[in-house]
Amino acid sequence: MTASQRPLPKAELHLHIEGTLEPELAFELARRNGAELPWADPDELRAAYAFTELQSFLDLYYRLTDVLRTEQDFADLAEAYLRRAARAGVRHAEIFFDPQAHTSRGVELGTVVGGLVAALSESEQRHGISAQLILSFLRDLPAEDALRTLREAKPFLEHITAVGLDSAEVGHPPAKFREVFAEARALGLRCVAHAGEEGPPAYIAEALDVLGVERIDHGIRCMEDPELVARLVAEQIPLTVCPFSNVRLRCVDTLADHPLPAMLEAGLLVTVNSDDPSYFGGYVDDNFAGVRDALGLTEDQLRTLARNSFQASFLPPARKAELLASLGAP
Ligand SMILES: Nc1ncnc2[nH]cnc12
Ligand SMILES: [Zn+2]
Repeated sequence: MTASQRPLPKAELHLHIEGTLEPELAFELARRNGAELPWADPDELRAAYAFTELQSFLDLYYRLTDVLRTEQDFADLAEAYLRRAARAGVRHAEIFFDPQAHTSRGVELGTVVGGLVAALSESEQRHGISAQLILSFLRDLPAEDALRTLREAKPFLEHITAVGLDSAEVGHPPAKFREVFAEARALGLRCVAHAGEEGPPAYIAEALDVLGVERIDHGIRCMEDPELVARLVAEQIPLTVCPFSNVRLRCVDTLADHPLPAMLEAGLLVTVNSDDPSYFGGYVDDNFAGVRDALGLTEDQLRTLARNSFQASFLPPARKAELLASLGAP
């Protein structure tokens, strides 16, 4: 590989491990576990990936979690992602997982965390990727459920860096989870939340003010509120933007219409990520290539996105500096 073909070193900060389940692996796990799937084969499953909005995707995403049952399944899932991410130039990954999507099916939290940690603990050595876990709460379930999940996670906190908030956004404002996030912070966890994906800009401000999050996942709808943009710029709040996801879930009409260039122009601390790469047509390198081609981003702008990804990470200062240095001088 020549230097110009080599992908930029980058961190991926918005990636749901359940969203990396490729149809082929889903069928292999279904066979291994004797789980029934309503599609004949991986191609027929892939053909079902035509989403009308966030909920239509979530219905399929939760349906497919049924094939994930053992520690080995979660380890295989994470290992497949890390192998592919290494080819995408990912040097650090902060990975969401949705415990409630598994515990609600009778899979123990220890099984989920145990499998993920088995893969992640070998990741630096095998793939050159440092990796952390973000435990994400499902915002369309009651806050009491999230609180119970947080308390169940206490034996595993050494493996968990942060908590997040995902699933159906509209009608489930951040303030619903005020106590949960306060308790998570008291336990020493960092805090992030999806906001302003389908939901209004007000949810972004609420996630910052009520939940005290340090990063906003998606956040693209901030562009509807100039005062909010000015605040996000002044406070340099990172936004983990996912261009392919926004198009596939119809938050944005086409990649050429994506607000990413305007966000960069405004001085927002934006990063590019893949969200659920198996479902949305590509991994983080594909997202970088997509925005370069559809939006005409320059090499300098792509490098800024990569630099932002390290800057916005939860890495300790020494590793952050090492990865920033791998991108060369600004
Ligand atoms: N893009 C997304 N938005 C909300 N919840 C999710 N869970 C997985 N992907 C998601
Ligand atoms: Zn997401």
